[in-house]
Amino acid sequence: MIELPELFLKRMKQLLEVEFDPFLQIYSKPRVHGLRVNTLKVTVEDFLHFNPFHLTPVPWTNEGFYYEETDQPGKHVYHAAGLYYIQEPSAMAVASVLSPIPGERVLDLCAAPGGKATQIATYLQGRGLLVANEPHPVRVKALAENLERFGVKNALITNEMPNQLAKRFPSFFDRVLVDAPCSGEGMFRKDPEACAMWSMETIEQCAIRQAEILDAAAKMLRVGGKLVYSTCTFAPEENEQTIADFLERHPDFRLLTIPDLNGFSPGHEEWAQNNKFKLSQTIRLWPHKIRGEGHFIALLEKIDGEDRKIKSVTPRVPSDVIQAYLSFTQENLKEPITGTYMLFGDHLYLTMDQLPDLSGIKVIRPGLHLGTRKKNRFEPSHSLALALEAKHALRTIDFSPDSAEVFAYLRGETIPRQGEDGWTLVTVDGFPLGFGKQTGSLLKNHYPKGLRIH
Ligand SMILES: C[S@@+](CC[C@H](N)C(=O)[O-])C[C@H]1O[C@@H](n2cnc3c(N)ncnc32)[C@H](O)[C@@H]1O
Repeated sequence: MIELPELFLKRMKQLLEVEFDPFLQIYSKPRVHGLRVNTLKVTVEDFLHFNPFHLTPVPWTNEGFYYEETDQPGKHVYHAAGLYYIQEPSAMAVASVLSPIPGERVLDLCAAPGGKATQIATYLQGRGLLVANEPHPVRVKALAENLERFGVKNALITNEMPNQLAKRFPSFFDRVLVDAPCSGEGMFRKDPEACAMWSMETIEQCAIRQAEILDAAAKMLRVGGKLVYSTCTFAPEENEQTIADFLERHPDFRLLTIPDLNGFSPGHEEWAQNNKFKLSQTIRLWPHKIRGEGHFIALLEKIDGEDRKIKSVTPRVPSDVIQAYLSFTQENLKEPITGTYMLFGDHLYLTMDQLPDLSGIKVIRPGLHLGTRKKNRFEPSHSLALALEAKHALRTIDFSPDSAEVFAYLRGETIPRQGEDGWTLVTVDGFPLGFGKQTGSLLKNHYPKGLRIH
């Protein structure tokens, strides 16, 4: 059993009373593991047909499944092809509660490494806009990598503090998710570091930061829009109290009841001081009651405020760059991906129509990275490969998941083979893994260096 902080145990005993013993017992049991199917690439039904793992459904998320530890889906080549995201099962409930619909504008304000952002993207099905923000400069890279692996075409990835974003996106979003940085008490079985870092000071500092993030989030939501707040901690100061204090500061918001998606427990009104709100409408997922590590979720609606129309900006891209991309598509694709383009340096992106002026905002990716303008040619990006379907490419080479060639490709090796010269989409069981470029009897490897396996 992991060694838990004494004060943490004392607090949990006071809070949980008769439930403390069953709660404590979870720490002598192994944690549960989950994966979520990427429905941008495959239906759940098809995936269940061909996947090699031992899966059982997560009750609150249709695309979510428990797997057995020995399955190791993170090491399978289907992971590199973006067919699923490895995610702690109770964390899957958050985007299920947010439940965005195709065409909406959604903000994920604390998004790295992208568990919930990739889930939101699957619900949007390529329509509307996802702004995935992460202020941490290293963590935002993992976020970009995961959205790329998932083949997401409609995400703007930013690296900003929430109050900076709020200046550009007032009353802009239909839905906002604040999956807040927290003391991580629900992570103790998964991440012993979270346990070692635990202290009352952390809880207090987190609560202050959560209030700041929520205040910025509130500004960015349109009237009638929905805000979801979540944490993976048990501390009431970061959960019920955070929401009670937020509602006190924001009479323009009200709590909504979260439908009982199987195994959810109500939040505790008595755990917030000076509370006059119906906090039992919030939910808790307890690790001793469900198969998951634990979460808190609140669903709020903005009921009053100013409606602001933001002028969208249409980016200008030199016609020779677009021409270079279109020539590439004619030579290599059956169905090009086209739309509104944006150029960042020599990088061409497919962006979204509804974006405001982003000058001054740290943008990591303004949309789908299509590729790079080079002298007299266009080099497609890895993101484009993963956003394509095999049927879109003129030339493909398909490997089976356990073939020697697929691992040679993932190691970055050149593959000897005959084929027509040109950009070739490398697939596993028909799902894109990346590009190769056929020249003579060799397929030159374009799998990104940073992703290669050793
Ligand atoms: C619980 S994690 C998010 C997990 C993510 N939503 C997912 O599902 O993969 C919280 C994130 O908030 C980020 N963060 C820290 N301070 C922040 C702030 N002031 N505003 C927004 N995000 C912040 C952290 O770096 C961290 O990546």
